[in-house]
Amino acid sequence: MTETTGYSGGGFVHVKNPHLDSMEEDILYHLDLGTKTHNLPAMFGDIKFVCVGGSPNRMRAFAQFMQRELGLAGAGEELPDICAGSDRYAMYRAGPVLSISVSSGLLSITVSSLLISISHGMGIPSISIMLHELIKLLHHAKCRDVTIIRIGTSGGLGIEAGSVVITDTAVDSSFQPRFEQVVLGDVVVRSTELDKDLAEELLACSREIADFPTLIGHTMCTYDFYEGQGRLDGALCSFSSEKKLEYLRRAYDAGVRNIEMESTAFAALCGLCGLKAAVVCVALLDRLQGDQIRASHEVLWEYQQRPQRLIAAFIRQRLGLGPAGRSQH
Ligand SMILES: O=P(O)(O)O[C@@H]1C[C@H](O)[C@@H](CO)O1
Ligand SMILES: O=c1cc[nH]c(=O)[nH]1
Repeated sequence: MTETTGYSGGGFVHVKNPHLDSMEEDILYHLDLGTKTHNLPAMFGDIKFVCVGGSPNRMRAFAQFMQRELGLAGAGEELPDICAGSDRYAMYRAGPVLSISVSSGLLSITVSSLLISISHGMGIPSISIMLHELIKLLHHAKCRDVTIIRIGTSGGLGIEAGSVVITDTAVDSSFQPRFEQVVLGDVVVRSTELDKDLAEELLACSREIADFPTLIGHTMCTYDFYEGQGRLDGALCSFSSEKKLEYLRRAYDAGVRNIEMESTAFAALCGLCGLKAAVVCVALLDRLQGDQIRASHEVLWEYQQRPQRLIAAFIRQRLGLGPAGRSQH
């Protein structure tokens, strides 16, 4: 059975589950949030950007970085983890953004949140659980026109370490644009197309940041970091160095420019639920040159900031704030 993407009108998030309507309460267990315990529309209804990435520290740092970049109140202060009651995922909010409008002589002040930053752990099962609950959260909160971006790390293929890859299509380990989910024992095949216009918009923003290369390419998503990505340095390895390079070169020839572990599930789930989605990952090394990640912690930290800087430029542009450093902070 094949399912295709579901962008549709209204800009709302589409959950495709008829059972949800008859549930009295929806407990988002791994986020420690729920429809009876929390006022989700009040907490999240204004969210326009959701950024996800593997590690809680990176996602906290990203939310703090965005507070500074967007000149938001509370920049520099500690941010509370909205999911602190669960130690599975961490969620941070950048905001509040205050907007003032006058309509029919009435002054109205709106306080909105704008952006949330959430960690998803490593691999498809982990991001998949987080996305089910996050997508339901956005649905219950009645969010509209949400853009969701995975900002991550990856192994590059034939590209310089530190390059940033914007994914056009996420492919599986046979280089196919599909995500296979087993449902009641049957394999359901889902499309992994990402939003092409969003990818181009991000690439255009990257021209503002000249100090690292950014490119568009396919991203290969695997179920494992070692054997699954053709590494010779795992606890198990049954193939030769020649076989590994032959596989990686085939991937390169199929258009793959980086390898990570979440993009197919991310693209499939977001696409089916009507979310405009992008994947932006920095390459920590060139896998045609080796397997071990040898860069220092300082270099790796700076690499991890590259997708964040690109997303900051993108959000600033979407908000009409102009390039960093030129707005009134
Ligand atoms: O977003 P991150 O950097 O956590 O994603 C990549 C893919 C795997 O989850 C992990 C492997 O090191 O890094
Ligand atoms: O090689 C790499 C580096 C980061 N993440 C991956 O999945 N693979």
